[in-house]
Amino acid sequence: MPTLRVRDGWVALILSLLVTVGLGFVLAYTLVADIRVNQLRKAEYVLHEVEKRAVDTTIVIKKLNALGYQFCDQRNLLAMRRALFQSDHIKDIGFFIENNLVCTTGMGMLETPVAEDPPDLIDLNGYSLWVDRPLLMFDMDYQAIMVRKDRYNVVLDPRFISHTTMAPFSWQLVARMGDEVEHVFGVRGTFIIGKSVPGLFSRLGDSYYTHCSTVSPYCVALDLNQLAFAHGYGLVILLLLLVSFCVGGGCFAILTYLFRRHRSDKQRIKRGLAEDAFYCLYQPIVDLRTEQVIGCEMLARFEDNQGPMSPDRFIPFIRELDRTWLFTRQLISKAMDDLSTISGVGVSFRVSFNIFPQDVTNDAIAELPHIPSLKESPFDIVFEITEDEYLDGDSARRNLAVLHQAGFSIAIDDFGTGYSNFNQLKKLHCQLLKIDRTFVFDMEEGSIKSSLIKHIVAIAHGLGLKVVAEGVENKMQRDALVDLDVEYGQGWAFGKPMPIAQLNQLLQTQRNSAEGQP
Ligand SMILES: Nc1nc2c(ncn2[C@@H]2O[C@@H]3COP(=O)(O)O[C@H]4[C@@H](O)[C@H](n5cnc6c(=O)[nH]c(N)nc65)O[C@@H]4COP(=O)(O)O[C@H]3[C@H]2O)c(=O)[nH]1
Repeated sequence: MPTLRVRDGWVALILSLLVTVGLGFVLAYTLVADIRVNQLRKAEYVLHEVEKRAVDTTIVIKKLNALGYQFCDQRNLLAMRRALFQSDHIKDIGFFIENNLVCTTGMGMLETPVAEDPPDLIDLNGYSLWVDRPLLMFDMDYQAIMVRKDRYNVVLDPRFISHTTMAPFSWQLVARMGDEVEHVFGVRGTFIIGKSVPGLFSRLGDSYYTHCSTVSPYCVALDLNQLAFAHGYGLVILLLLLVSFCVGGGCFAILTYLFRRHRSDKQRIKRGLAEDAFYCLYQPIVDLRTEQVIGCEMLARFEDNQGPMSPDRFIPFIRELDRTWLFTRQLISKAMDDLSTISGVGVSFRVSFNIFPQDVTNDAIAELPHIPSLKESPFDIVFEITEDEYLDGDSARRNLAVLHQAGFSIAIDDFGTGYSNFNQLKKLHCQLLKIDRTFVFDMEEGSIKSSLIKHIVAIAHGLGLKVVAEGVENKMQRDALVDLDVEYGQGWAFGKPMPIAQLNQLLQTQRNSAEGQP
């Protein structure tokens, strides 16, 4: 299986983002194209319907006028009703005498003739048009387009109009003569009358979308103000889709990246263990009163060709890989080799190692007294164990007792951060208690956490334990800890984790100053 590297994660991230953006654009383009196609279809439909009505209207009105009736008698009404019956789009036909409507196919002869308002527009062929006209003879809600020439008028079936206006955009009709626009009328009551030149539509503004057929004398101008809503929705939907795409894609990419990085880091650690690539640094531990180095804690480090990785990151992998004991063994062995170069320190020089709690319970640590470099070590060897509920069991107690009998010391690490159980403290044969650095960090601010230090010290002393404070970074903290009777300290105030050679040098300097040498 190919090895995954962090770089692969970045490539995956960038590729996923590119694909996401690309898909977003394709989606956007498709949506816009789809809206355009729909507009065109709608325009074709409206044009077709207008054409049918125009033809119907012209034929009916022409035919009736040609009959030459002067009055509204039964014969005239019969002719009007026959014409209505033959027509598909006309709802009603009326007959006029001097601008007064005197009879209609629906109502017959009117008792009181109805005077007509001036038309909304008259086209070049002499047809008058009333647009969106409320028809009093039906009921108030009934509106229609009325077309009249000479004595007859027709009322167009409004179902087409309402059907059309129910669509997301309204429409307008434009009558043309050749290339010239003669008039425009629309069902929304907006109409422009008069002779106009091509370019009319641009005069209407960009918000009009026009569609003219070569076979029809009519054009339709679709109101893009209405269409803008459709566009608006489209855009909102598009944006939402785009955003969700990006967020989804981004999350996917980031998860892929994290997953790959996780796998890649895990592989690095696996390799590191197989190749014994971890190394040791040593952080001095001092007597807080004298500030003399009385020991050190071994801290593991890892670095490979991809760079360093901090313990907070690699320790969980070691647990996950279930290689805790292998790791501890490797590091103890390296540290004991390193420490063999230290000279001039007594048997009380304390060397601490971190032990995983699971290795305490699974009997792995029972091997420690049999490791020659530890058994024959000239130092006071301390095993630091983080408090854990694991340690409540009998096997933990038994194994720690074995270490104690073998002459090793036991320290409870990071006290106060996890499973703090005083009964456990009593039973674990420990001699040292390490207060977690988070208690010390806040000392200057007098935080609640730091105020607990004195209680921890009291309990530890009550159990006969010595106390080590971790994370001492400055003199103020050191002084305060001395006042609280804390015996030992560890932290940047006395030295960061360092290679063995540097620790040796520090010890040498300390010896020289004790002997009064420069
Ligand atoms: N900010 C600040 N930090 C300070 C100061 N003084 C010491 N430290 C850091 O505090 C940590 C102390 O080690 P720990 O509590 O045992 O906590 C250790 C320990 O639990 C674990 N660890 C490190 N090496 C080993 C190992 O060899 N075996 C096991 N089992 N765990 C290890 O990783 C943890 C973190 O180790 P490191 O990153 O080396 O972090 C170290 C050290 O660098 C200070 O003044 N200020």
